[in-house]
Amino acid sequence: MPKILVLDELSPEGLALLDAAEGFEYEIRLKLAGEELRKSLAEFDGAICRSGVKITAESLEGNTRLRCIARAGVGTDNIDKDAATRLGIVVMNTPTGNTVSTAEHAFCLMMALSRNVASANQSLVEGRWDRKKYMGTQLADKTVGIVGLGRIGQEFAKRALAFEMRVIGFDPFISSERAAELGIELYSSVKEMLPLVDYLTVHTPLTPETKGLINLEALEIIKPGARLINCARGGIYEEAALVEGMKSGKLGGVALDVYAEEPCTDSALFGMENVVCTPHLGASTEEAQTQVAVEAVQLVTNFLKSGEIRHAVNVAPIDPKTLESMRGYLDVAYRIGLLAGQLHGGKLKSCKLNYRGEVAGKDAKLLTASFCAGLLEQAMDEGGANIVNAQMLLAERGVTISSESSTEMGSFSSSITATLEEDGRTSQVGGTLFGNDMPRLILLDGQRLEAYLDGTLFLFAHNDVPGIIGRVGTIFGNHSVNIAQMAVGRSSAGGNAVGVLNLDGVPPQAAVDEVLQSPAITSARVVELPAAGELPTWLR
Ligand SMILES: NC(=O)C1=CN([C@@H]2O[C@H](COP(=O)(O)OP(=O)(O)OC[C@H]3O[C@@H](n4cnc5c(N)ncnc54)[C@H](O)[C@@H]3O)[C@@H](O)[C@H]2O)C=CC1
Ligand SMILES: O=C(O)C(=O)COP(=O)(O)O
Repeated sequence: MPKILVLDELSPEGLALLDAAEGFEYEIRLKLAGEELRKSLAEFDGAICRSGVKITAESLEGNTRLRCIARAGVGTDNIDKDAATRLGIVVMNTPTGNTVSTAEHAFCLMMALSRNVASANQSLVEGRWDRKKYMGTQLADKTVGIVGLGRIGQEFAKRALAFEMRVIGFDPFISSERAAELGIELYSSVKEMLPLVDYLTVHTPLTPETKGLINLEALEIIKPGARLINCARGGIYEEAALVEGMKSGKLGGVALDVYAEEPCTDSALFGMENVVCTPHLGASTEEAQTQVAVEAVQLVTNFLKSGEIRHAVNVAPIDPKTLESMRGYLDVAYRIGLLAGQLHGGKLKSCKLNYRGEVAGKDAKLLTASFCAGLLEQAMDEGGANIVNAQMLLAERGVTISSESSTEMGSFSSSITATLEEDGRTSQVGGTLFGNDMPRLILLDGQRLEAYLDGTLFLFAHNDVPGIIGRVGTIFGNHSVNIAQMAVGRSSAGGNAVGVLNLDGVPPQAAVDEVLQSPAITSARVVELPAAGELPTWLR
């Protein structure tokens, strides 16, 4: 029974859904880190987290069981996605569940800054009735700059416009037409906006581009008295620059919900006048938490049940219908990959896939990923390669993979051909699907044939001379290896030929050596494929 690990606090609705999920077990283990986290992750098939736990490369090291991680929230920066991808673990998030709550929190912080709510409250509870000191400013007619006009940025903009603010923004991935529709004046850089902003709010992930967006240099050009809000990720504003800006009076206020290191209970900003800080509460509303928890549970259970992939941040989505309609072809691609991997091992330089006929109308990326998973299977440890990690691993090994599709049919209604290049030598392997679930080998070393693409295959190249098949058959008979099926392909009568035997068992090396003693046989190989109908975990 698949097991799911809950690593951070989830809403009761999410846990109730886990309780009700049939065919799953789950456990809640909070505040895990280090070796304890690594060991725990290795005991489960799926994991659900928020921003609390840090799923580092070390915590995933050696993990051969975990198949997916769902983040009940947006930011997946607490998960080492490269490490997860390398291990074939799907990482998913719930992108919309906390959008409004986070936009509201950022807006709430902006309002708190405009009326000195935090400092005035502190002063009053300390016994002072100071009305003059906490004179505020109106939001109406002020300019707010929004960096990052995605889901949260746009919700923030709507609210700011309702408060009659001028909204300016920067996002390299939004068109000026879309920004205009939203009532936002789009700028081409943050730098251009800085002299204009009374308020600045960021709604981007932390990336090399956004890290340190506000630093000492930015403070030189920012409008004096500007108030800054960060409800996105710690580190987008340099804390030291914020402290400096508040001390010098260049900044009128700072509001933070997120910090470079979390939890953060000590900062030079804490306690400063006109600074308001919350402990990462943007998504902490009942509504948001219910939605993200329910969605995260669904993501994990659906993936483990049917292979459905939604909202993945490290692999293309796969819906159950697509998977169902492509399963047979994905199996062919995977088996062709397995065969190519065993024939070429680590010497492969490049591989070009050709999808022809009906299969050309299917998702080529997914087919290629399936082929790559097969190609790498032998090179990986147990459970190593799958559609999530295979292309990344091949790229790391310097193998170039490309594909082309043509809906024109050849001799078969569909075919998948891999042209493999190894040190200047190219060879071809091709397959097709009979019915819904009968993969067949139709091309080997450039020769047409038709053989089962399952179980133990004995492949041999030979000169097309009489007696070869009889001789090979006799040798296997002498070694008590039963031949289930036999196929041959040749370029022309008397020319180069290939033979494929489907065997009922793995032949002993002595039988292979004996076959190779025949002068007309130039090479011979045993290849092992899964039995007919046996699918890898990610295809079931
Ligand atoms: N404080 C909290 O509790 C929460 C924080 N967040 C954080 O808020 C951030 C935004 O979330 P969403 O709006 O849902 O994401 P989103 O993906 O919808 O929007 C992000 C936007 O940032 C833009 N962007 C990326 N690089 C940029 C750059 N260098 N300059 C300007 N724009 C850039 C993207 O084009 C995109 O439009 C995320 O980092 C997320 O982790 C999200 C939810 C809760
Ligand atoms: O969704 C996000 O990106 C958040 O930052 C929310 O974090 P949380 O789930 O409240 O720990």
